[in-house]
Amino acid sequence: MSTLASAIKWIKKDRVDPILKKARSIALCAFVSHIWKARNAFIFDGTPFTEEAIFHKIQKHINKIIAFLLLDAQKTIGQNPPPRSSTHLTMAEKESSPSETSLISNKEETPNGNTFDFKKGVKNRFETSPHMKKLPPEFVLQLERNPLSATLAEIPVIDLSGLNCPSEIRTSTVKAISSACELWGFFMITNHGIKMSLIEEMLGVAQEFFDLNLSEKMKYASEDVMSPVRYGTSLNTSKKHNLHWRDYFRHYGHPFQHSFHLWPVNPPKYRNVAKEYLEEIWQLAMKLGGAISEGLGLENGYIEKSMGEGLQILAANYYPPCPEPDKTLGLAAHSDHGGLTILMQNGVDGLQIKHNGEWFSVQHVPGTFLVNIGDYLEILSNGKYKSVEHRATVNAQKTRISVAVGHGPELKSPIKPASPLVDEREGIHYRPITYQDYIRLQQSITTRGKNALQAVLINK
Ligand SMILES: O=C(O)CCC(=O)C(=O)O
Ligand SMILES: [Fe+2]
Repeated sequence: MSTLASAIKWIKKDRVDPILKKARSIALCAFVSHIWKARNAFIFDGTPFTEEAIFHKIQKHINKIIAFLLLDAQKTIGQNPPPRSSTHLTMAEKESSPSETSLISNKEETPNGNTFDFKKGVKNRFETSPHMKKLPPEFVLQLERNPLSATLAEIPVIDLSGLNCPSEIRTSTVKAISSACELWGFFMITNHGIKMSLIEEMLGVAQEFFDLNLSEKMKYASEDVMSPVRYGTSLNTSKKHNLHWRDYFRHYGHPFQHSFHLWPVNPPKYRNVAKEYLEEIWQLAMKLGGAISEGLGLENGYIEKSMGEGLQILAANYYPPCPEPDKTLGLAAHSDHGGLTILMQNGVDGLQIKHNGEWFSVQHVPGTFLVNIGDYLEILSNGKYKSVEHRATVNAQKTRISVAVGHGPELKSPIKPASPLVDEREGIHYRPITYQDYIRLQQSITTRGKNALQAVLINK
């Protein structure tokens, strides 16, 4: 299929969501006009052009256009949620529906035009062809350089016990957190108070979940980015893009009463372990939020209050061994939409962060957590703290599991810079948007990076 034909098919795909439909239709016009301009530019500088080359040249611009149009369309259409489609069924409805997995097509054309059951996930693919030597072309990404060649990051390591100490030590710990947020948007914490046995149990139940048979996991499959429980693969399979070597399982945590009953009952220990883990991580996030409020000079409890009413999302990521790990990624470069993410992994490295425009790999020390600043805190701090762009690489030998827990405000609450941090002369740097709309905006962009944040950034 030609690139233009796939673009038209992609634009027509979201029939259910008026915001996306409108944004994509306008993007189609922009796309055609960009093709025309890019073609002329190629002719002008004498370089031979192909549709593929043109597409790559303009893909980034198109995603930016979509992001802007989404914001605009939200204003025109209003904030009504999109009509419920079959994929918006709650898990309770799903459990009573024997055909829930057929609601989601398992066979679809990949961006390169091949057809295979990619929605079954990479674990399934790896297990059904264990001798695979070449990476299927659908997973080959256009990467500037071998992602495995990144240098090791010397990220700040912060001893969190300092927050329980007399004022001088507490003050210096707060300062260390504040400067890590400003310089890296990323740090490692030790003495955080969460038992190693609980961390291991959480990793264990995550592994057991991914080991379930496919039909069991597919009960949780959903293409609705707002679904409180969601099993999936790659980046976002409701959008056409080259695939990523990852399966994931996500669900909302705090406040538990909204989603606890939707969590898996298999493996049998899952609910208890995940709940205990999320409760402890929640306490830890509140503690870090307190230190960050203090570091930003905000009134006591500012961030705890906004995130205290808010949403916690657990994402368990599964990256099986990959035949050609230098040609793809487990997870594309992105920043997290929430305020704070607390991440741990099974002892197999793969995380990379972008620092001063360069990719660095992160060596994780077992028993510690990695903490990163997300977009919500960048916006709240009016740009003082930067959310960190990160990605996950894969390897040829070992399965990697990571468990990331994100913390953000309540879905309907507006996210905007905190007034005490807004300089009267400079004003706010980010357009206000509800957290829910921001998540939708971010998930609609397939070449993530920090494009969603760019879309709400006010250029001065
Ligand atoms: O697997 C990792 O190390 C990163 C996971 C991540 O960034 C995410 O789930 O948002
Ligand atoms: Fe992330």
